[in-house]
Amino acid sequence: MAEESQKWVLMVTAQTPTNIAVIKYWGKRDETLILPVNDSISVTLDPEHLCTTTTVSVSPAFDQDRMWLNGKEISLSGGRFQSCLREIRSRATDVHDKEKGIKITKKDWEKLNVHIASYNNFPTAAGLASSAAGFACLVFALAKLMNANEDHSQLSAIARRGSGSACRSLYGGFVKWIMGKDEKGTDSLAVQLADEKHWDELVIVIAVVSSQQKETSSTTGMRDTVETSLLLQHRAKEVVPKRILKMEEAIKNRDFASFAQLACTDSNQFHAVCLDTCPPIFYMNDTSHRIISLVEKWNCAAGTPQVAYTFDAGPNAVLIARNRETAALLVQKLLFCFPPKSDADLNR
Ligand SMILES: Nc1ncnc2c1ncn2[C@@H]1O[C@H](COP(=O)(O)OP(=O)(O)OP(=O)(O)O)[C@@H](O)[C@H]1O
Ligand SMILES: C[C@@](O)(CCOP(=O)(O)OP(=O)(O)O)CC(=O)O
Repeated sequence: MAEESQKWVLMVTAQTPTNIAVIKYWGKRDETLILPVNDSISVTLDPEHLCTTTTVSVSPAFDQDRMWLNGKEISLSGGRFQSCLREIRSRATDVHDKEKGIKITKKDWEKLNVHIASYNNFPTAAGLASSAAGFACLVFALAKLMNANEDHSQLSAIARRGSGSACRSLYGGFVKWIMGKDEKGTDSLAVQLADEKHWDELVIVIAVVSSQQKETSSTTGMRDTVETSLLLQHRAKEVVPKRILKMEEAIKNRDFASFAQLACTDSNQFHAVCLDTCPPIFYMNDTSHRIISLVEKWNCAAGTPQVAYTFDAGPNAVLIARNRETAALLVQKLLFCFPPKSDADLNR
């Protein structure tokens, strides 16, 4: 390692988009390892839009690991951050930056501390999967910094330890999180089903109904569901396995009618499972329900689905339009049904 007195800093910046599940992950069979009760499938958003940007740096001058989220220091002492840091550190290899004259050996990484600065360009903890983009970006950036030569699927298994849905953000396009069988979780990882070019006429519109932090976090919510909902057991064993196969087929064939039907039904079942939880969890609100009605009526009148909807652990609608023309019509309809206040800035 370069002399301790040399106060060098080595830095890596990464950007990772968030992902939205079209077949939902809800429920863990192992809380610590974050192992799910069913497979899930998601679509990764365009990194230009909803994304996390994380800069990780290392220097002998840093006396402890520290992290800032959206400009505010947060604690790294939680088990999830610690698991990700530990797993990546254990895979660190030698780094040699010739330009800066920095040499770090595998052994050095055990003693060196990192500083992490991360920004989400969208509301944090509001049901828009900030933890997914956040942990995927953190793991990816650390892996680059520490020269951990793992492939994306192996990195996805580490990101999973930060937040389950994060494992799906390591890839673009359509991604499947395979629940795996191993009790240690070695086979619970993400694989890409199709890349971002495969079905690029789809347009995703996110209707932010509320950017408030939700009352029940996904982690707490799904814990309560696992403990109390019989419907979840039926969903995980009987419904999702068949639905996953159908969804994979719909994606492969770019079959929008099947895709939309499966995505909407799965979102509705996820929220039904939340209602079946004791005490019940209400993530959607009246506005969410009005958006569902609007889409359902439109799809019915058109004779074939034009738009799919899906809602995560919050009231915000993720609307997937079959093409750009449909997306333009969708925005028109949304503005008509939910007119903005007269002083709203529509250019933002
Ligand atoms: N950029 C980031 N880097 C690292 N961790 C992050 C980042 N953004 C969010 N997180 C972590 O994720 C937590 C929020 O996750 P939570 O599951 O509550 O909300 P969400 O991911 O926005 O919503 P959901 O997963 O239900 O769609 C934050 O408290 C923080 O610990
Ligand atoms: C509704 C969901 O968005 C739930 C996401 O849950 P998280 O991945 O945030 O939960 P933890 O693993 O406890 O961190 C559905 C999904 O993304 O599949």
